[in-house]
Amino acid sequence: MSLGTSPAQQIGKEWRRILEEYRLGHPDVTVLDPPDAILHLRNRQSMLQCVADMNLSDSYGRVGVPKQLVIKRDASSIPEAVNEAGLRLPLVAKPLVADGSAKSHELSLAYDQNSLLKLEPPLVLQEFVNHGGVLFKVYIVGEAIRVVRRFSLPDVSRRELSKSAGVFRFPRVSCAAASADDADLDPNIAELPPRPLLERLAKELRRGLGLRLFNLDIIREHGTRDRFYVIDINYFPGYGKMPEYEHVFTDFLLSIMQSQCKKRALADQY
Ligand SMILES: Nc1ncnc2c1ncn2[C@@H]1O[C@H](COP(=O)(O)OP(=O)(O)OP(=O)(O)O)[C@@H](O)[C@H]1O
Ligand SMILES: O=P(O)(O)O[C@H]1[C@H](OP(=O)(O)O)[C@@H](OP(=O)(O)O)[C@@H](O)[C@@H](O)[C@@H]1OP(=O)(O)O
Ligand SMILES: [Mg+2]
Ligand SMILES: [Mg+2]
Repeated sequence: MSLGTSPAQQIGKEWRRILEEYRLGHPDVTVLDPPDAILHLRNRQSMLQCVADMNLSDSYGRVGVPKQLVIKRDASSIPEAVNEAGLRLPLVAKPLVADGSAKSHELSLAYDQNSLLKLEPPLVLQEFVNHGGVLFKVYIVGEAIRVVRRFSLPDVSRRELSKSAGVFRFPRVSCAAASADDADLDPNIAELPPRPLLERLAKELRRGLGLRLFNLDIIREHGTRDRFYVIDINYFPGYGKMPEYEHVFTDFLLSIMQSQCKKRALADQY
C-alpha cells in the first residue's frame, strides 16, 4: 500500500486496474463511462470545476457556480479564509468528498462568522444563492436530457440573516424532495431553464467530464430571469425518478450498440 492512501482508495485503484485490464483484453466491450472520469465527481471541488471553466453565457442566459472555498485543515482557519475569499453569508457547508455515504450528504447552513468554527473540515463552503425554493434536476443519459422541478431550501432574507446565528444541519433535500412539477408556483421561479441553454450545458459537460450518465442540480438566482448556478453533479443518480426513464435508457443502450456495429462494419471493410 502506498503512503497516504486508505484501504478504500487502494480497493478503488485495484478496481480501476482490473477494469482497464479487462477493457484492453476485450476491445468489443463498451465502457459506458471511464472510472477515472467518475472519480472526478466524488470531490465537490473538482465536480464543479468544469462548469466554472466553461463560463457559459449566451442569449438564453448565464450558467456558473456559486462562489466557493475548499477548507482542508482545522476549522480555526475558516473565518479568516472566508473573509479573504470575500464569501458572503449564509454559506452552505458540504463535505468535500461526495462518495455516496450518508456522511457525504451531511450539509449545513452557516449564518454567521463565529459559527464557522464549529464546522468539520475537509469541506466546501459555498455561498447560498436564493432561488425561490425550487431547483431543477437535469438528468443526462447520453444525448437525452430530462428536467424536473424539486422543492429546495427556502430563500434567506437579509432580515433573517441579520437576526440569525449558528450552523444548522438540514436534511437531504434534492433527491428526497417532493416533485414541484405540479405545485402552484410563481412562474418566474418555476419556469424551466431555456432548453437551448441546457442542451449546450449538457453537451459541454459530457465533453468536459467525459461522462454520459449523470444529473445536475441547477438553480435560478431569485429575482433574475436568466442567471443560473450549478450546485451539484451526481454520477448515475436515481434515474428511476426521471420521466420516461425506461424508454430513454433503452434508446441510449441501443444507440451505443448501433454505433458499435457501425464501427465493426467499417473495420471489417479495411
Ligand atoms: N449554493 C447553494 N445555494 C442554495 N441552495 C443550495 C446550495 N447548495 C445546496 N443547496 C441546497 O441544498 C440541497 C443539497 O445540496 P447538494 O445537492 O449539493 O447536496 P447533495 O448531498 O449532493 O444532494 P443530492 O442528493 O442531490 O446528491 C440542494 O438540493 C439545494 O436545495
Ligand atoms: O436513489 P435516489 O433516488 O435517492 O437517487 C439519489 C442517489 O442515491 P442512490 O445512492 O440511490 O443512487 C444519490 O447518489 P449518492 O450521491 O447517494 O451516491 C444522488 O445521486 C442523488 O442525487 C440521487 O437523487 P436524484 O438526484 O436522482 O434526485
Ligand atoms: Mg444535489
Ligand atoms: Mg449530490
